[in-house]
Amino acid sequence: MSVIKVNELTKTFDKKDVVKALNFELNPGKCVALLGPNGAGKTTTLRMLSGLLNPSRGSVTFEGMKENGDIREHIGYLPQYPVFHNWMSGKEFLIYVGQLANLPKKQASDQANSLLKRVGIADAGNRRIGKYSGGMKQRLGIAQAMIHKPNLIILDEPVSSLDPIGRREVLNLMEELKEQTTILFSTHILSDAEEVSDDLLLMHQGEIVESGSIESLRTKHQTAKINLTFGDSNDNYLSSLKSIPSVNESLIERNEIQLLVDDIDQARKDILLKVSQENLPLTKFEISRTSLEDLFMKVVKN
Ligand SMILES: Nc1ncnc2c1ncn2[C@@H]1O[C@H](COP(=O)(O)OP(=O)(O)OP(=O)(O)O)[C@@H](O)[C@H]1O
Repeated sequence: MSVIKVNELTKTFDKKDVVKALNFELNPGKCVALLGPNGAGKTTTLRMLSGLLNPSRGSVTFEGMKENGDIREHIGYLPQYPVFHNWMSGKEFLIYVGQLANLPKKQASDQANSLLKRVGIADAGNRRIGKYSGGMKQRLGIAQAMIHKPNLIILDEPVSSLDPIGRREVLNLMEELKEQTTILFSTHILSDAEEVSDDLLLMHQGEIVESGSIESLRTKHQTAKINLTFGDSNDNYLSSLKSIPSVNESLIERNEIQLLVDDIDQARKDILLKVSQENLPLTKFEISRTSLEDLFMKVVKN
């Protein structure tokens, strides 16, 4: 049984579909990254899932949701740019948010204390939010998303505005929380997605172009790759190497020529023959495999 089911979810702004007929389900207890470059449509998607933006078409349903029920009861949401009342203490803020979510004051207060502990800022609970670091504010933001014990928490770019220390704090917290709840978070940084998520939804120009577990995507997209560099400009040699029949694809990335091949032995022979016949000034020859980063870069460049 899935926690959430998205069916043909579409958003049109100014006659342009910025989110295009998405279909996916999230399974309980998973941490899922919605990964895509700027402008891919991540925030628009998450806002529709959170009930903050009406879809132009399609639907979002939660397990156990009554017909015409309010999806906000089932999810907790941390926006990309959360706004806090800096004059409040962290604890006061959580009690206030709890009461907005219809919790009685005593229950809101108990829940605030337990969440402050859970996100690791119990010592700062009575301090004004204005004095919190970026990482502490994000942790408070995650606590507020969990105040009504939702089935799913949705975090929009939870680490992108943080310095390395804050980033580490929040990624560690997400690692802990994913043991207890389902998490969907957006990011444009592949390594953050790889670090904490089980599954990936790769989004580009309003569409989910790849999805699955990190491991399955890694395996599915792994092909042999030969990386080459030359003494002077790599550009001068690309067209010559492209013409080798055993080379499927070629590109220049991170200051090296990368050739994607199926038959590594044949390609090695062909390339070295060409280098020798044309006396090309080869300085590096390395056999490797494509990574998720290669997949991400390929999708993003199209
Ligand atoms: N209210 C709006 N009116 C018109 N266009 C919008 C609106 N909100 C978003 N867009 C457009 O929709 C597209 C997707 O934007 P969205 O913010 O969802 O992308 P994103 O993947 O979250 O990007 P980022 O990582 O930069 O936040 C963009 O082209 C954006 O300009």
